[in-house]
Amino acid sequence: MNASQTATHPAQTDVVNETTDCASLPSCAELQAQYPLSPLLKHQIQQQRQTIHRILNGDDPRLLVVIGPCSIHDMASSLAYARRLTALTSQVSDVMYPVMRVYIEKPRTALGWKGFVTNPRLSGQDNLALGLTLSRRLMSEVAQLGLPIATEALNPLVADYFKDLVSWYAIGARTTESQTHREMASDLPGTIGFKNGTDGGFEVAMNAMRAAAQPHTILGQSADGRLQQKVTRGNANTHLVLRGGHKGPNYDANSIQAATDRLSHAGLPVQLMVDCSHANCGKVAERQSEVLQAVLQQRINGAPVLGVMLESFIEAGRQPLQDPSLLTFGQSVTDPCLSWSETEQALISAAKKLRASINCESSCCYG
Ligand SMILES: O=C[C@H](O)[C@H](O)COP(=O)(O)O
Ligand SMILES: C=C(OP(=O)(O)O)C(=O)O
Repeated sequence: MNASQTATHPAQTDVVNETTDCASLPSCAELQAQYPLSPLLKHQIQQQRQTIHRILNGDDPRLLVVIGPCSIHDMASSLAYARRLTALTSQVSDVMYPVMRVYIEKPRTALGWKGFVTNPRLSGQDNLALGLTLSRRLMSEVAQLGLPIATEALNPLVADYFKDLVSWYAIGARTTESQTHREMASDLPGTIGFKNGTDGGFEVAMNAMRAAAQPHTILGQSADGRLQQKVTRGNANTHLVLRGGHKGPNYDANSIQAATDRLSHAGLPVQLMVDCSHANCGKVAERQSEVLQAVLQQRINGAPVLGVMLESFIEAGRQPLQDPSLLTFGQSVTDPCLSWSETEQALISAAKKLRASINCESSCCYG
């Protein structure tokens, strides 16, 4: 049964809400043994995390670009996308640092497909064991292509299975206010972007950054799946992500200035990412290119924009979730995405603009 699509209404007298269906899952250690990372890959991921950290600290001037499908729904299209992104990266890597969105869990506003980890076959049957296994295999293969990986950390137990593979995490708009997610963030490696809340307000994300920077005592699991009390180290490598909200976009100069002032006043890292998708494009995928252009201009004018996020896949738009054999290859089953050709155009023209601004700066200084 697909739990995400079936509402059950216990009888009024049913005071014990008992779980009806349980299945054992492989532990993190078991899946890591099945898809282990070579020393070379471990080193690569460590380097990728450090590069993102240098971008966050202003020691690497490139633009961080978190880009990829809204959600992963099969291995083949995700890897086909990853191969294209690897090739495109080599054309823009002097001014940008692309990190692929490998989003295997989806937070839902109410109900819907919860992602590849929960329902990897897009069927009526949830299957976490298969979803976790395929997701780890996919992330390992993406890493082997040389791409850094970004994901949304949604379920803390799920995050543990992929902790050695991910370089950049989002805590999403729907969970940035949650104590559990802030505690989880304090235990994650790499850099974490906290999205503003769905209402567009960024105070909750700033509170999250403060909370994640500190150690917390949390309920966690060991590599072999035993419950543990853990004390996290705290992660201060965090930044705000502006993704717009119910009242509209928040990538305009006034919103970015307001966020910058608030971060500075709060003594938090004055660096932000703009998510060109979601409420910043009104879920009209092709508007992401306009948002990107506007944000780049602000960065060139001096706004502290360390990075951007784009939702992109092979085919444009989105399609309803249906019988997997009827799905268009490489088209989103969640939010609409830029097509591959729109993606290439957007990144190549952004790279030109960034290069031109650098050349202009150096000729102003030395010319
Ligand atoms: O990024 C994807 C969606 O915006 C997010 O998962 C919420 O989706 P929903 O509003 O369709 O449930
Ligand atoms: C769900 C996402 O974003 P948000 O949390 O901003 O809605 C996403 O980036 O896939």
